[in-house]
Amino acid sequence: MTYLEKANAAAAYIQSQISQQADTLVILGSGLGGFVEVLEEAVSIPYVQIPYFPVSTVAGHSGELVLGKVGDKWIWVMNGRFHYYEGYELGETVFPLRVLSLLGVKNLVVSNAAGGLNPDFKVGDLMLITDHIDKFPSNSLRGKDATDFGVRFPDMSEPYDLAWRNLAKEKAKSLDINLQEGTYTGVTGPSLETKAEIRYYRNLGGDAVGMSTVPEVIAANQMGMRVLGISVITNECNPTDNKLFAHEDVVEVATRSGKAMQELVKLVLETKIF
Ligand SMILES: O=P(O)(O)O[C@H]1O[C@H](CO)[C@@H](O)[C@H]1O
Ligand SMILES: Nc1nc2[nH]cnc2c(=O)[nH]1
Repeated sequence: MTYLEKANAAAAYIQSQISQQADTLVILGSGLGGFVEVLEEAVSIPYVQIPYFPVSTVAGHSGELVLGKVGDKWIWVMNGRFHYYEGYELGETVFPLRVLSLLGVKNLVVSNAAGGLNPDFKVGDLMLITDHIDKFPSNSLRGKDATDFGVRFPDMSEPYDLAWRNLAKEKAKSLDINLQEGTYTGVTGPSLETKAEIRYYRNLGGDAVGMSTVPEVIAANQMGMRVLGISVITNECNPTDNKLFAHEDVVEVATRSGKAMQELVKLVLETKIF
């Protein structure tokens, strides 16, 4: 079967279980699964039940597709995402996003847990992603399959929608959230950054660093989706401090600080701007 045939089969299965349509998808990063608590009338399908879906193999990623209401708006939520370091090809990591586009998704909110490169950032801060730097050795559009979903060479001059960013900043103010802004640097991982790499990524212009998001945002832009990206800064990447890193701490901080992200995303999604 071709990639598109598999995507259509997965979409047909999902539709057979959940007939409700929704035009927005929220992808939840490490430790950010708590977002599903803001949903009303939620129904979910474990990824393992969906034909051709990958399965989450990382702690802090539940592995279920959820449909629920935020205010009066139905949305899809991926509670758990897929990473290149798990051994998936980048095209596989964006398979669920493409399946949801076949089900009518036009707007993507992507969240992640990231290390703070910007020295002004504090652990627990939210960072509105204004742009990204792609340090992956491959691309989610590599190969002929991708042209089934859009142009071969998509424009990336505004991968994170300006109107949505401005709305997020406005809503953050109303929630007294000190919303940082910056560039997300996407790297393969799973090893963490050396001090030299921290200096390198910072000199490249990165404000935060993580191991996801970029492949999804590239695929979303190719499909003409509107994208809002939010990072939870779960640890400080300090080029002189040798603070040890543990994924458990990332999940713990993300779970705690994810509450602010939940409130912000809920307010943004309840506001109709397009
Ligand atoms: O980007 P998300 O999925 O939030 O996960 C982040 O947390 C993990 C590292 O602790 C890595 O997977 C990194 O990408
Ligand atoms: N690459 C990378 N990913 C992260 N995800 C959460 N924190 C980090 C970090 O410090 N580096």
